Amino acid sequence: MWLLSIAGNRTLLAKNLLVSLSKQPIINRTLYNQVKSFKPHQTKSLTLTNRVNLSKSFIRWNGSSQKPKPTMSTSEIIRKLVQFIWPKNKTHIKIRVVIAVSLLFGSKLLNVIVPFLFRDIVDFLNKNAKLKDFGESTSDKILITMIALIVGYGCARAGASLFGELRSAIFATVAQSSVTQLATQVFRHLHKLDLNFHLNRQTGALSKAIDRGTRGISFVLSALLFNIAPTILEVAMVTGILYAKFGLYYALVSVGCIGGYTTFTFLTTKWRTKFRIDMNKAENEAGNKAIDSLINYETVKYFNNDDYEVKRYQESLMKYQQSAIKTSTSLAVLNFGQNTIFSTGLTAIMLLAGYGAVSGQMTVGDLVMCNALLFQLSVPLNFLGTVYREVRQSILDMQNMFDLTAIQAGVKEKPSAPNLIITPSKSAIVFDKVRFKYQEGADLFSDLSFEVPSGKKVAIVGGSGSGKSTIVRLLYRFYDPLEGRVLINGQDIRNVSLDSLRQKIGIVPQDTVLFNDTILYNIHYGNMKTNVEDVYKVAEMCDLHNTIEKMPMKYDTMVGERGLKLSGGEKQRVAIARTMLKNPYIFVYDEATSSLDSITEQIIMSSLRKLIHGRTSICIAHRLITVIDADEIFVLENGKVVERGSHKQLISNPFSLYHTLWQKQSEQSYLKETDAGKI
Ligand SMILES: Nc1ncnc2c1ncn2[C@@H]1O[C@H](COP(=O)(O)OP(=O)(O)OP(=O)(O)O)[C@@H](O)[C@H]1O
Ligand SMILES: N[C@@H](CCC(=O)N[C@@H](CS)C(=O)NCC(=O)O)C(=O)O
Repeated sequence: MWLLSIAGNRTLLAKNLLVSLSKQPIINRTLYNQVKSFKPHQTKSLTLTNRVNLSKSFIRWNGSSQKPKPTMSTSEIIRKLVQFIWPKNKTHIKIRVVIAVSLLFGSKLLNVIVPFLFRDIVDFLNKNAKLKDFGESTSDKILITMIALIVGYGCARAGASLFGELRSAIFATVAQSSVTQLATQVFRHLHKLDLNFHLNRQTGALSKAIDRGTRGISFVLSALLFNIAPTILEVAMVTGILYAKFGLYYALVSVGCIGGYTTFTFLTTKWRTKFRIDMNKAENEAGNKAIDSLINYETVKYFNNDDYEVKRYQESLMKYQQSAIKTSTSLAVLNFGQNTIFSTGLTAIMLLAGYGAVSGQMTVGDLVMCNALLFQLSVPLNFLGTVYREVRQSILDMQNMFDLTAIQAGVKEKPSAPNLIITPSKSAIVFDKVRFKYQEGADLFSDLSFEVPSGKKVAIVGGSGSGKSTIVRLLYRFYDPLEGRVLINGQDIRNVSLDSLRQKIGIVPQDTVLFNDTILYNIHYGNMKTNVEDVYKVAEMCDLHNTIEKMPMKYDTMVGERGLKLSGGEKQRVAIARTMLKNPYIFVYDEATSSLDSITEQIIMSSLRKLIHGRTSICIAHRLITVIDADEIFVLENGKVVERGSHKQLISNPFSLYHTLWQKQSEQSYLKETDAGKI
């Protein structure tokens, strides 16, 4: 009977749990998502495999510049959790925790009162079964008592539920404030880490780590308060009551049954977790293949590979199917085992109570009470395996997240570093015997020295991979030299605050990446303190204003992910415009006009010239034609400045590298023009 009722109630219970959890803090959504993650297209499920991958990627991040701490132990994690539940100087959180715990006791107390009332109802009805045998006034009393008992029973049930819900609502603030606090901390830390870390990151792994880690915190906190602690409390209360009222045997059967149930659940859950890992792995694989294939829609069509793509996708789906079947069958084993153990315990208690009833030591009401006390426990115990698995996963997620916060940036600011002192006329840049390499192996720069005088425009030219962009990264302190110094206005940039250094330098990078927002937002990003008129002004200077005005949404046009909805030239103009808005003392542009047609390039170059006039600027260029007006041109080869001088000086030496480069580029543009002529 009990088995049947449990089986019948399973779907309802799971549904109820999910509905109630989904109303709860993030913890509950995690569980909710987990159950929903059976669909192969969903790729956001929590998996152990993903966490293993995350850990691996963290190991990869820990390149030469990062010094990782060892993984946080479970006890350290628990200590962290306690800090969230009982934070110093946050009395309002502590008050909430105290209220939530009191409500927990209240709800569990009412919960165990319910079987007592049930017993009283049964015994009372047993005694007063036939009203006609009593006089009118007595039968009225009987009726009133019966109604009071049954209404009391209903109220106790409703009260237990009310206390439980109140506890959840009050605790939600504790869990959510922990999540917000922690996610902000980790996000800030990630922005503090250097470029090396971010270049080595796995796409999406960081946000996943924050997402899962914070969800993990919320899950564990809520699971503790909503499931684990209440269940332990209820088990203790039920066992205590059985012992106090009916004796040792009852208590032993109860402890034995719940102990066996828990051991079986933990062992079976451990065994079947691997099927879920495989299932989630296959699910992710199928999802990634589908996304990759659809992103490459054009390529698939160019090579008529539709069938091949479908086959690859289907293979992943088959893997998913196999592990999903194993997950379901092992779930059946778990559920059946749990029910068998519980039913055995319940039967044993009923046998004892039945014997007690026939031998006159107990009433029928007592038998019903024993049944109800144990039966109530079956509800939370039915999710023990799931909670156990989720808590273990959450702890791993938290470990990954805390490991992230333990990674140290290679480029660090000195404690209480002063601000960089700089004016437009005092902003000379010096590279002094700089040695640098990205990885083990040969140096990229072994002894790089040069000076960019204040207010002058210096161009750096050289072959691809000669290290031009690296010079900019060293100047901006994305990396530090292994030896030597970089000075601005005589100050070693390692000794000044990063913020003041970066505030004074404006960079138009080689590859412009925009935020997936409006054009206005992207230009305004250069200097949030400016107003819209300033944005229009710089857009006009970059010959962008008219282009934007022609767009249907004008400045509110969304640029798409990474700015992909804009043409290469438009994107570059946005990048130049926002750097103009920043209005820095030192201006660096790295192939800033490479995607522009010659007319637009000329317009922008003349705006740039006006803007940088009198400011120290470094211009990195492949096309020498764009830098002939530079005060000085440095030719970079094998990590050294091998030639320097004005365009005129350099070109006048027919044996110079610059001369050769110039000749080659002139030939290329001549060829292009002739080809164009032919067409
Ligand atoms: N983060 C990195 N890790 C390892 N190697 C790197 C990294 N960034 C650049 N490199 C290597 O360092 C060398 C110099 O790169 P850099 O980008 O400075 O060259 P560049 O002169 O600007 O090239 P281009 O003109 O093609 O843009 C290249 O060989 C490049 O592959
Ligand atoms: N009785 C089992 C299962 C409980 C259950 O039904 N869990 C729901 C989630 S709330 C589920 O769908 N589980 C799927 C699974 O464990 O594979 C246990 O203790 O874990």
